[in-house]
Parts: sequence; C-alpha cells; structure tokens
Amino acid sequence: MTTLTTNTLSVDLNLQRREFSLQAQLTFPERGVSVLFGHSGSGKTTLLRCIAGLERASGEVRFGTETWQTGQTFVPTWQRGIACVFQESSLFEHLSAQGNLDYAIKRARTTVSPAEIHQVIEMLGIGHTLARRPYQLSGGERQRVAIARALLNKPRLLIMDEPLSSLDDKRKQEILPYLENLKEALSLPVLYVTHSMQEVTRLADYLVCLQDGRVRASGTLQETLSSMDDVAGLGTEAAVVIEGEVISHDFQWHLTTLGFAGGELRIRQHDRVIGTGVRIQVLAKDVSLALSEYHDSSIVNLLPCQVDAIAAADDPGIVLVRVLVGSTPLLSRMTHYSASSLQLEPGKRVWAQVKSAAIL
Ligand SMILES: Nc1ncnc2c1ncn2[C@@H]1O[C@H](COP(=O)(O)OP(=O)(O)OP(=O)(O)O)[C@@H](O)[C@H]1O
Repeated sequence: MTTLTTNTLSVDLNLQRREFSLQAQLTFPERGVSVLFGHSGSGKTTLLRCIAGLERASGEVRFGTETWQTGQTFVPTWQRGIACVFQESSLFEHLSAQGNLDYAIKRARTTVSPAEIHQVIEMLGIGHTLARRPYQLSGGERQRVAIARALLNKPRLLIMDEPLSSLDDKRKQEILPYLENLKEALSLPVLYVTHSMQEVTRLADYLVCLQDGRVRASGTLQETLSSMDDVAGLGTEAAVVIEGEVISHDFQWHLTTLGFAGGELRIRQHDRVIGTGVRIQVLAKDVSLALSEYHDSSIVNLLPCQVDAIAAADDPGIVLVRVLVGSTPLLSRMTHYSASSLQLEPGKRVWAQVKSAAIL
C-alpha cells in the first residue's frame, strides 16, 4: 500500500464520453514536475480537469490525507488549493502585471510575505514588467506573469496545461530556463501537460504517457524514457536522459567532459562550473554500435557497454537497441539490417559511439 504524505496526489478515475473514455490510476510524487505526455486527443487535459474538479469523472481523487472526490464526496475546485496556468495566459487586461499579482496575493490560501513575493518575481524575471498592462508584454512575459500569479496564490498543487504552446520557438527557449529554476525551488507538486519532447526532457521528474485515455507508462523520467515499449512510438525523438556532472573543460579543443554513473561523455564546450550537476539528453539516433573499439572515426565518444534489449521501433526497417554503460541505459536507433549483421543480442559486449549529447 502506498503511504500518502501531505502532498501526494493519487487518482483512480473513469470517464465515459461518446467517443472517448478515460481510465487512469496514478499516484504522483509529492514534489517535482510530473509531465502528462501523449498525442493530441489522448486525454491529458481531460485528466487534469478531472483532478482539478472542473469535470466530474467517477472514482476517487485524494491529496495527502484529504479526499477530494469519492462516490459521496466532491470538493469544489476552489477548495482544493489548486492554481492553473493555461496555454493562453488569462491575465486581467485592465490590471497591470503588479495588479494581477496583487489580485492573487489578496486571495491566497495563506498570507504571502514580502520575501515570498520578491522571490517569485526574481525567479521568473518579471521585475521590469510590473507597471505594464498585459498588452504591453511579450507572449513569454505574459506567461511568466501568469505563472507568478498562480504561485502567489500559494497553491498546494500547480497545474500547467501546455503553458508554452502559444509561444514561438524563440520565446519557448527564453522561458524554459525560468521553468527549470522554478522546478528546483518549488516544494509543491506540479502537473504539466505537453506534447513537446523537449519540454519533457528538460522539465519532467516523473512522466505519465497517455494513449487513447489509458496510462501507457508512468515512472521516473529515466525509467520511462529507457523503456523501449514506451518510446518506440517517438521515432527520431526517442532519447534517454542522464543525470551527470561537469568533470573538466578542455580549452584547447573546446570540449567539456561530463561524468555519469558508468562513464564519461565529451560535448562541445559548455560554461557550467566543474562539479555542477547537469541533465544530459542523448538521442537514440545519435548513438551507433560497433563490435570493436576503433579510433578511426570522427566520433569522440566511444563507450564500452552491453546490449540489454532490442525492440521494434516505429518503422518495420528500424529497431531500438538498449545498451547499458555501467548501470546507465542508452538507446540506439538503427536499421534492422545493421542489428542483424552485428548479430546483436542481449548480453553481447559492444561499443557505443555517441555522435552528440546535449546539456539540457
Ligand atoms: N467537452 C468535451 N466533450 C466531449 N468530448 C471532449 C470534450 N473535450 C475533449 N473531448 C474529447 O476527449 C478526448 C480527449 O481530449 P483532451 O482534450 O483531454 O486530449 P489532449 O490529450 O489534452 O489533447 P490536446 O493535446 O490536443 O490538447 C478527445 O477525443 C476530445 O475530442
């Protein structure tokens, strides 16, 4: 039986619509970002709405020791202590950014101290926007003010439904570092809906993959991304995420070496300080396998490893091979023909050539 701590959200929900049904049984971690990921129409928003009490499914929703929903009980949304951020920021246009924040502060569940207000404004980098009205802000700034307003409400659960999807790629890149800061600083659970693999790999601690209203996979980011059944449908976006650390910088060749459980990777020089913990993404399409350690290739990363599993991918001619570098899984996307020519099978010792890896 799961022990529910004060911030643990657990749901067991069923919803029947004419052409769609949702069935979800999940327990989310008590802090960190849980991403709900899946194709359009898979039920991500519906699940969030049911958790928030904006829509009524049958079943149960519990938050810590509180019961939000059972057969007999249905706590209204406003009593659940949830704040939501949606695709389009819903700022009050007649108020300045500061006015929008004040609105939340006045209605917050508990008193908001000046230090907390300062911290939220700093964390989201919106100090320069406070006197402006929403129409005088860029899309990214509006979303940052909307997130600040949600936080100043002092919620117990923050729900973000595709908060970046209305922004162009440049704005997304601007706002992602703020969300990463937030993720480190917040002690409350965040439910975050997206269908962007980039947002998954940068922000998720916990990942729930939904397909046709069913939970196809759920677990920590690393577990879920290295489970080939779950990533097979991602095609060329299939990737693993590795937690590592900056070990050294090579100024002559402009390379940075990152260490992780089982090995080291060299990437283009990065300005992170030595010893900094980093999250690294390695795409399966950037990993090839060789039977011997040869050095006549342009690829700088050659890692000894062992084949762990082989699975069909999204295309009949392609397979995904999972190898273990020490205890760290890597995925390699290759043709069926190559896997067969190399006679790859679980347990076989091989060398992984990693073409490129990126700090997220
Ligand atoms: N109010 C509604 N009434 C009836 N059907 C709905 C309603 N809202 C959504 N649906 C349907 O329920 C299914 C799940 O929709 P939902 O919006 O939860 O998916 P999603 O994964 O969030 O999609 P997207 O990524 O496009 O936002 C879809 O088939 C959708 O057409």
